[in-house]
Amino acid sequence: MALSLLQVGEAKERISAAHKPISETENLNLNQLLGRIISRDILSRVTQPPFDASAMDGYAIHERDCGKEGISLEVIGEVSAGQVAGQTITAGQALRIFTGAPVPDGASAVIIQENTEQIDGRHIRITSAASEGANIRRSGQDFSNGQPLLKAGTQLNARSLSLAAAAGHGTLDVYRRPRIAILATGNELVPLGTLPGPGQISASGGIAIAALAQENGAEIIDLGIARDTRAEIQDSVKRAIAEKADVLLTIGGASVGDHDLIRPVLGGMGMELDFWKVAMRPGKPLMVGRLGEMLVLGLPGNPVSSFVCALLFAEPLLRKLGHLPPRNREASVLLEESMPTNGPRQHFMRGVFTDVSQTSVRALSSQDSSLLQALTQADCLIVRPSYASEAKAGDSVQIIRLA
Ligand SMILES: Nc1nc2c(c(=O)[nH]1)N[C@H]1C(S)=C(S)[C@@H](COP(=O)(O)OP(=O)(O)OC[C@H]3O[C@@H](n4cnc5c(N)ncnc54)[C@H](O)[C@@H]3O)O[C@H]1N2
Ligand code: MOO
Repeated sequence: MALSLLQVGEAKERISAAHKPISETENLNLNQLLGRIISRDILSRVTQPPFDASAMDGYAIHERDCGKEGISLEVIGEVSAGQVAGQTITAGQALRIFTGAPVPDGASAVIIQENTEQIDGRHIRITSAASEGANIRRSGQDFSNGQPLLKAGTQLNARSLSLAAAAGHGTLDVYRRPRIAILATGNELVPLGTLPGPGQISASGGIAIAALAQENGAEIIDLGIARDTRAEIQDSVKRAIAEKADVLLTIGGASVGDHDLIRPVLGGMGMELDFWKVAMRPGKPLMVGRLGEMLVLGLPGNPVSSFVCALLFAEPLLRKLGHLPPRNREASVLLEESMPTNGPRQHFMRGVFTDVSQTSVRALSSQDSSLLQALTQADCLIVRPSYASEAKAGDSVQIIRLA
């Protein structure tokens, strides 16, 4: 009976309410940390720059020679990046200096070499005056030792990784990623890349679920394909438990047929069923339960159904477990073409944008839950509420963006 099905919003809330972000952490090298979430505040271990440094190639000069043009100065030595000058500058003197080198004692500015001319081997003339402080990067200008730089909960990106490195860190503490075991079930399934024989089909659904899970920060445990036997499904579930999966995502065998064994097998292993069947299309037979510490999401077999269920339910769950901010895929746009009334199940229809600014959509003509080409072409899912009346061209509709 359609009315007894759980509504999509309630199903989402029940999954979310039952799960907390993972608190375990691990310490990893910076080059393994792109996209990861730091578990505590990062303080700097150094002052940056650690010394007053030259920002240019030129000459370090004394305060009294700043603002002057046409004067000649004696060059008393040279310092490049990685060295420390032994000399102290006095008025009338200059020290040849290169970008990144520490500014010598007594110097108040660096004059760029383009604003000087060589008189002889030991003397230069200033052709355009330098103001006091010019071209000197002051010690601590970026940050100082002990300063908080990144807050716990920050997702590391290219820039923050560089900041952490400059602050003296080679490793950081991050939350461990959620571990997601993916199991395809069905006698008809053949592994990816194998051409199907009579009655067979590629187990194509799992790769989409794995990719989506990875996009959402998960670590994948690929359990491969189990045939529709209690023993094979049980063995695969035991592997998921042994590998400490946080979530087991099964694909197929979720419906009511004689070969749909996921629910009975997991039930026999002690799974507490939270709910089974949601008022949605595609994806009605979705099942959610808990087996010990492991959450189980039983996705329907049709590849569009499994993907839509993963997008709606697994994505927010994985992001919550992994401390990632929720991803808002929802938008409101205009319909380009009318749409018929909808039945009892909320319908997530594959749609495409009809203008470059992505403000209007139309549904693709083929909406069967086995059609991967249409799913791949789609830009969004157009959300049609349960029992929606006909929608007309120009009406506003809710969508879920796929990209
Ligand atoms: N009598 C009823 N029959 C069905 C109902 C129903 O309410 N009453 N629901 C239908 C709906 S809706 C769906 S969705 C499917 C889902 O059923 P299952 O989860 O049991 O899926 P299977 O029967 O195992 O497979 C369905 C379909 O998908 C193919 N498949 C399975 N796994 C994969 C995979 N990993 N990659 C690609 N394709 C896969 C499978 O070969 C089937 O063609 O049930 C309806 N039936
Ligand atoms: O809900 Mo099924 O997922 O329509 O194909």
